[in-house]
Amino acid sequence: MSEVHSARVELVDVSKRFLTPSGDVFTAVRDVTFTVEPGEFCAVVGPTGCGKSTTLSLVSGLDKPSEGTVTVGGKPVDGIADGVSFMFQQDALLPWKSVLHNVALGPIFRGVKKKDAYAKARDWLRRVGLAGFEDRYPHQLSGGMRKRVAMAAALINEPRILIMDEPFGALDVQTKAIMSNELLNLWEQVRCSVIFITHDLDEAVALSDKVVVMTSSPGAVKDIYDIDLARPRGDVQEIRFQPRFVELQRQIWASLREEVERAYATTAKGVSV
Ligand SMILES: Nc1ncnc2c1ncn2[C@@H]1O[C@H](COP(=O)(O)OP(=O)(O)OP(=O)(O)O)[C@@H](O)[C@H]1O
Repeated sequence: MSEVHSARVELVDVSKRFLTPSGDVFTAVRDVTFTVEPGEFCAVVGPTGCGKSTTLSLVSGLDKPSEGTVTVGGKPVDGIADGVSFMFQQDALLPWKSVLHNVALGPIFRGVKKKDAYAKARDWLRRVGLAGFEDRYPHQLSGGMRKRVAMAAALINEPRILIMDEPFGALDVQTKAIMSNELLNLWEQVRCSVIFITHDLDEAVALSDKVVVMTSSPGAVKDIYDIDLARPRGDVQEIRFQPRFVELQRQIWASLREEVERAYATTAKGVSV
């Protein structure tokens, strides 16, 4: 496994405002401050619409903060940062390209010779358990297999940061658990910094070193929890029975629940957010 240089991510007093179609200013995130240390796995949880994806878009350089600073590896983010890979709920695979081509695309795009890129892609497909599936097309794979391809396509780029926005949100419970184990196994080898958005608190606790709880809209950092469960974590289904897991899950849920209820009450009243 080639060495990966993970990066520190730092958000300081970050706010993001949007102009709504009616011309009003809408604050999506407010005064967000948190740090992801190099090689740390950080989950961000919060009620729907609280600004989690907006926060990620500021880290990835897809968007700019209205106030505050976002730095990656000590440098302010200005445009799409180098060394950032993404995984979303929707697979970003090209349907007309084979699995091998999909995984090799990143290195080819960065100027690696095709022969070397394909060799590397074969190696990554083997690591995610898809040796023998190189010539298949995305529509010929199961949802879990497509996630493995997406994981290989993200990690082949040796990212300093891996940004994951509900990557397993569309999977059934069993496949999700398998993919979570696969992710942890690969990440424990490459150790890039990870920012992982999820609505599933169990998933957040099972995977992460740190869980950031955001408030209901406008999203601010409510609490940050260190997850002091030993690594390697082992099976994410098994870890849920550990007393420390249960304790952490309860504490964080108490914090998150208030925000989920607040967000629900706001939307139920018909208040536009
Ligand atoms: N480009 C935009 N223009 C105007 N408002 C936006 C824009 N992007 C996001 N928003 C608003 O900002 C708020 C936060 O959105 P965001 O997608 O970041 O939330 P989220 O926490 O990721 O939500 P979910 O959990 O449902 O995916 C929402 O109210 C959304 O409508």
